[in-house]
Amino acid sequence: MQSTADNSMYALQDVPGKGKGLVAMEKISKGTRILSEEAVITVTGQVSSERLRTSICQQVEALSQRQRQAFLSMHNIHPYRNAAEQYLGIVQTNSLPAEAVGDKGAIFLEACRINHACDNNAQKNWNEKIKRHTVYASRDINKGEEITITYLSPLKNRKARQKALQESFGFACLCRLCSLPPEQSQESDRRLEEIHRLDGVIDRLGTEGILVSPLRTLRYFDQQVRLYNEQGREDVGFAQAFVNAAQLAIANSDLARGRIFAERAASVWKTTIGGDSKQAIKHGALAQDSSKYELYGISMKWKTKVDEAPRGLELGGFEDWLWKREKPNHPGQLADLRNRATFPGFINLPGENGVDPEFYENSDTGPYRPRHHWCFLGEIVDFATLHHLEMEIMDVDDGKIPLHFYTDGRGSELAPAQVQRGYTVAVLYATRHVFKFGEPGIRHEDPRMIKIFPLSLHKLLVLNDQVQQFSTELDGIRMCHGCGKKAKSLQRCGKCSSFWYCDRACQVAGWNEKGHKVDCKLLKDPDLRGLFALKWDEFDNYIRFPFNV
Ligand SMILES: C[S@@+](CC[C@H](N)C(=O)[O-])C[C@H]1O[C@@H](n2cnc3c(N)ncnc32)[C@H](O)[C@@H]1O
Repeated sequence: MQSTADNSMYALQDVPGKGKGLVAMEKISKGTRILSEEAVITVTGQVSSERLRTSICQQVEALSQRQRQAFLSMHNIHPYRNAAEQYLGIVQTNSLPAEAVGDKGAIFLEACRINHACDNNAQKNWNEKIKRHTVYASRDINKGEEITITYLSPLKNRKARQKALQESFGFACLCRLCSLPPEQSQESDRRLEEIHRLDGVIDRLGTEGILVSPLRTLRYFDQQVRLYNEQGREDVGFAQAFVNAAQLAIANSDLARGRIFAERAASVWKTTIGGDSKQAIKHGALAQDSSKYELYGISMKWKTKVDEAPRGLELGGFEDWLWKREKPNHPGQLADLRNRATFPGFINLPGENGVDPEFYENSDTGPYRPRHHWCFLGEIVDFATLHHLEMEIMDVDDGKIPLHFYTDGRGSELAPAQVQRGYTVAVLYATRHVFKFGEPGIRHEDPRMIKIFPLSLHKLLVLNDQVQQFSTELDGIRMCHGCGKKAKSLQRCGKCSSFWYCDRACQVAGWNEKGHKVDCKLLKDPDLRGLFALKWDEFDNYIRFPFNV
């Protein structure tokens, strides 16, 4: 049969096991508009079935001979006894949305012939601006390949997809995604479920996620984009992840990232639903002037100017900057206690009941496994013992949070001299706990997970900066802590092994003038040295205090 729109890009052909379908007559590149079509019959769910039947009959009567023939040749999964029931069945089997929001549906003589595939190569959309149904190639389509869309939104796991397609359309899908070998199918299901789960988490967080914990929320969008890329899908959900990231960045006054995310959102909208779609136009404009966004500037947390994106970074480095990914340490480098991926503030800790993708990875063989080690650091502001030891802790974001000891000893395992205001607590694998009464905080249960260091958090971070600066060896060269000279033949402090000196005079200068007298004593503690030396980003097994470094 000839295409009713005289579109030579495709033809209506028999497709084994599916009835008719549209098949590409030439190579169709990703982002090409395959069709743009007006409705021939429209229906709304807001009327009685009698009025609906009458309305459809009137519209069918008004069709041209060719249109009516095309309509009557459409698939119908419903039994019928007369013409009115037949028309209704065809409409129910084939109608597509004809409204951005709402339940208006319509028959499009071409678009309604497109069959379903869970790994569809085209994207359908009702374009409210031009009042037409459009279909775009969401990836390159070869000559002779069938054009497919998805009937499901959002895409579910294999079992749920099969169930929904059987119940609503009466067929079992045999697409590439549904025919994957079990292992790959599970992997694909895991990705789709994770995208879906993250959608739920993002919805629940709402504006709180944008304003109170933007970094955590950005991680969710980053994770979704990665999952879409792994799945090889560029669809509406993929575009939405960039939209969300743009809104988050702009609300936090980060115009540099906001512009890039908005550009990416506009570009995905353009390829999937067209440059003249409301979404592509809106996000194109947002990329031009992000400060027009209604939430712009309600937080100043990440303030950047629009042209502040770094130049000259290789692709991976640019993506790390864009998504604010903390870089793991380079091999041989000492730990950076300012790295929020491994030393997060309280707000960025994982919740104890969820599986935060930043901290855990899915495992097919057992429970979720940490992606890396992490340690919460905070300074003791106050403490008291009633039923158990309770501390008030100031974290790296200057937030005050409660730390409650639910160990067997209820905190009595710590010597009183260890528990002092101004000392720093390190809690391994800490999670956010919602206490029945009072503010959220950390519920501490295993004595081997905690260590208190007799120095302030600020001092700990500065000492870590210095150890990184003076202990790190690059091409056999280190820096003298006494005079700052770089050389190969330095001698290390025999007591702490962390600082290096040209000679005795430099060592004396370091000891007396640069505070090493105090630091050396602190650094004798193997747990403190361990904190600096551990490979936090390489998880083999859980670590505990005391460290065995
Ligand atoms: C909207 S119509 C699509 C066009 C239809 N094939 C035709 O000949 O008019 C939907 C119907 O097409 C068939 N169909 C669509 N996708 C299919 C698939 N992946 N496998 C088998 N049948 C499919 C089912 O019978 C479904 O109810």
